[in-house]
Amino acid sequence: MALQLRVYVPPHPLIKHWLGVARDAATPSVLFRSAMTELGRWLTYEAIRDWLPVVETSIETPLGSSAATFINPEIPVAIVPILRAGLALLEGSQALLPLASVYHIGFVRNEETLEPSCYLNKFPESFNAQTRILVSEPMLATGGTMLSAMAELTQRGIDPALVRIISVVAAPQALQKLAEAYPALTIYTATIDEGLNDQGFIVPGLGDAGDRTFGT
Ligand SMILES: O=P(O)(O)OC[C@H]1O[C@H](OP(=O)(O)OP(=O)(O)O)[C@H](O)[C@@H]1O
Ligand SMILES: O=c1cc[nH]c(=O)[nH]1
Ligand SMILES: [Mg+2]
Repeated sequence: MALQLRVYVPPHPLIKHWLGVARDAATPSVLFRSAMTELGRWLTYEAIRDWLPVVETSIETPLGSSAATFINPEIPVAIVPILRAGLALLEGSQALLPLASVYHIGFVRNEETLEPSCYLNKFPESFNAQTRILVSEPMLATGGTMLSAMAELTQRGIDPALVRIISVVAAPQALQKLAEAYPALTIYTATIDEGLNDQGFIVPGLGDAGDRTFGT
């Protein structure tokens, strides 16, 4: 059977609540950051359910033996925030994955062509092929940034099937491109919006996630 991109919009009241706060144009930066941290936490909680590697063992309770399941410390887990806006979800993700390595990558879109360019890449030359990667990219607009980040990951040995993307607002254009290029991917997003305006912004979206996070 051919692989097909999986996109989940978790029906969680806290995700809906913090999405509403983040979307509201009247929300100031300080509250926008809190909303993004909370979205990072709950989207990560949903995304790692069937992804975080575990190991089965047994332990002794004060009363006897019991089977036990622990997080497998031997399989590397990493978070990849796409700067700048991806940093806004990081604190929430790290609260649930305190031992994960964090590999930063920075992209900026050209405002006219909408082409992304990479200005920072802290990836190692190659990743252990078993590495689980949680990508933090709040805005999937044209999808150009996410496609470029995936190319950087896969050329260093990452299996797209082991990648989970957390996003706040996804546009159909980005999902279409990702489905064609990386059908094994899985995405968790707070919403799928209508589309893009002439400037490449998601509508209704939440505006410029990087600017709203950092007050620029
Ligand atoms: O899907 P795309 O069309 O590529 O757009 C999505 C990207 O655009 C924004 O980055 P921006 O260039 O505004 O940089 P910033 O995060 O530093 O604000 C956003 O944070 C995403 O990374
Ligand atoms: O709507 C959009 C599109 C790209 N990047 C953003 O921050 N917002
Ligand atoms: Mg921006």
